[in-house]
Amino acid sequence: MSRTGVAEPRGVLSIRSFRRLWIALSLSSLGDWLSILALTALASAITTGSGYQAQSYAVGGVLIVKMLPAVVLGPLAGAFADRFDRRMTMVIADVLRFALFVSIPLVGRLDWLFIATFLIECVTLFWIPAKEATVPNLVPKDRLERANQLSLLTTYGSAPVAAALFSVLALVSRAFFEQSQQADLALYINAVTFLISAITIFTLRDIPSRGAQHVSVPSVLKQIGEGWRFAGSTPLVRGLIIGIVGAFAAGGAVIGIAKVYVEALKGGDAAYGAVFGAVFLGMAFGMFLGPRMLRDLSRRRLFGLAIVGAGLTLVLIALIPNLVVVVFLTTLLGACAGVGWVTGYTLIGLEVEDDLRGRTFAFLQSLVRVVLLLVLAVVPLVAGVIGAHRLDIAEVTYRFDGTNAVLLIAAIVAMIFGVIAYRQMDDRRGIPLARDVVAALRGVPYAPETDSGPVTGRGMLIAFEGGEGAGKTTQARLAAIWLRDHGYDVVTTQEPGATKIGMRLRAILLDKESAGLSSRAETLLYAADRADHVATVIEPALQRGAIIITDRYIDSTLAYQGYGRNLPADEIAQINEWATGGLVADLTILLDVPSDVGLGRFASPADRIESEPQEFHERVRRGFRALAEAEPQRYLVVDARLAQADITRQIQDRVREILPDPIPMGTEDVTSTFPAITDA
Ligand SMILES: Nc1ncnc2c1ncn2[C@@H]1O[C@H](COP(=O)(O)OP(=O)(O)O)[C@@H](O)[C@H]1O
Ligand SMILES: Cc1cn([C@H]2C[C@H](O)[C@@H](COP(=O)(O)OP(=O)(O)O)O2)c(=O)[nH]c1=O
Repeated sequence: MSRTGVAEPRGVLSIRSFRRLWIALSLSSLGDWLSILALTALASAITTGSGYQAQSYAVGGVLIVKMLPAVVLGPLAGAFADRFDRRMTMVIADVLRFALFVSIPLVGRLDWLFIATFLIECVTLFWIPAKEATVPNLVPKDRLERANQLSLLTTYGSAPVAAALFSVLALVSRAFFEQSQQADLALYINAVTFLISAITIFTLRDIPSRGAQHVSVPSVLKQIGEGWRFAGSTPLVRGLIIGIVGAFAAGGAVIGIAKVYVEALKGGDAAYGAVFGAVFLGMAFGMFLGPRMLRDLSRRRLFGLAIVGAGLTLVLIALIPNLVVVVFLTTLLGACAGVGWVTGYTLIGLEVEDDLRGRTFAFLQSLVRVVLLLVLAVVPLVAGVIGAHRLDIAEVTYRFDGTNAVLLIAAIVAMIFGVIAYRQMDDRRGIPLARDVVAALRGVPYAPETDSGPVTGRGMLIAFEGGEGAGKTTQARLAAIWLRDHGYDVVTTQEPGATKIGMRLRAILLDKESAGLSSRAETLLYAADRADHVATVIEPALQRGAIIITDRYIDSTLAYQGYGRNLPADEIAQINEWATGGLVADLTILLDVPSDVGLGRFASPADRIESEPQEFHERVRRGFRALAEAEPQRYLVVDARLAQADITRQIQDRVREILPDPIPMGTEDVTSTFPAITDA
């Protein structure tokens, strides 16, 4: 995997047509965030004087109406969007959004506000797939990832800008208008962003009207149903999902209640904008600083901690009714959310296999939408039912409303889900969290000594496979030296013959005197050697948290005895699964070499197997390649005819991707002061 594509951040914006689309996207995102603030503020203004409950319902209603179309009509619009001219779809959608936004303050009624908001969201459903499908047409493939990152950054980056803008507009309009009209200015400006976006896209003549690729959008509910089936299978994904749902449920409650809460704290629209902006400011801090400050803490632990932290902050927000304190705490809340988001995102990227990653993201997106919708629907109901209360304690009147209750419930939900996620994902069981955190803040990873060495969780098994003379022994040794240099506990081993019993089996297997050994007996003897190897060498080292590098493992049997000796592969696989207790290598590095080249590296055939005819070794090579093709995510296939150093580099690049997290950064400085024993 090349990392060079990421090195030039401004690369994609130098593409003129993409730059224009990006401007349009930025404006639309800005408008979208602005509209959330302006519409909720307007709904609240229209219902001022109709009582606390009516106000909660009105604000909640706006948010529900905004979410509903995506959940209910999303797939339908996705299917339709592909049939129309993309550029015109985007232009018309933007013009319609402009007109609808202008109409809201002009009509100035709550029912029209709801209807128009609903229609705007329906129109947006056509705009988004058209935009998504257009990006690959404007950006070359190698810069597509960069372009998508930029789009994402813009979508969320425009939120704090919108919040700031909203606050300023609120202050300005307070000077000129009466209260019920204060949100109007924001809505007009918002409408104009869509008009500019429409004009920008209209001038983009190089958008092809329709593309070859179909953007299919499966139904939200179907995605969720399917998602559960695979998500339940690993504790990591399970933990991530529980944590993210908890975080979004709490986040939804905060969004749904923010306007009413700020009002209860005697804050106006400007304060509302400030609270909203504080969340995003905090998020930016959290995303940027959190992982740097806690670099040495396990990401899995950090994720759960961040959510529990958000819950605790929310408790304070619910109980301290002071606007300044609330803005400050909201920044902290955002920071926790930012840390959680970035660690969760990285964990999915690093620890979820390639073919599951796309589905995990899609599943999460659908789930989050539904959760948000449910929460937004329930929040105003709960707040409304509880209503407004005053507690008179001595001389002090303490106000405790439905809003406080909702925030408190959200805080508890976040904490419970955070703890469950933490438990599911914890990769440092038995190590006290407090010590772990203190050590991480000091930059020294905490590793308690025990009888069997430091406990760092489950280790990792890397197998080197390939035919005779492929260079397995050479590369395995180099990889071990490299990893030890980086401070890892590494065990190098090989098959057959890594244990005392194994040595005796090896003698039987490779002795030319054993000519006539039946293929099945041979298979069982290799399996016996492997069973002993796993039980006495590999498993204990794995328990200790070491990285085990083995020269040959199960694949050798599948290739040599399965393909070479023509025995049924599934039966061999079963026998070996039993022998190893189902232990599979985390990564298998296949050094692929034509059999004549490999055998040519030795002066003469040394043992019984090497003496087999060339066809046998060619079948073995085909066997290895077939195994690697069947499970590409677990293999690295390297052309073993390359120079040793090139092979080493490819191996290091791949191994680096799967190293346990966090990489003990400090260790490099320590070990590099010792003279490393490297290969001549
Ligand atoms: N990339 C390479 N190019 C050429 N010769 C190599 C390469 N890698 C290893 N060799 C040589 O090939 C021989 C077999 O290497 P070895 O690592 O013992 O292979 P294996 O363990 O796969 O049988 C050794 O003499 C080694 O020096
Ligand atoms: C582990 C294993 C090895 N073998 C064969 C392959 C090798 O020819 C031999 C192991 O000998 P070895 O000298 O360790 O091979 P190399 O240096 O090529 O790694 O045993 C099998 O046939 N089945 C197996 O399961």
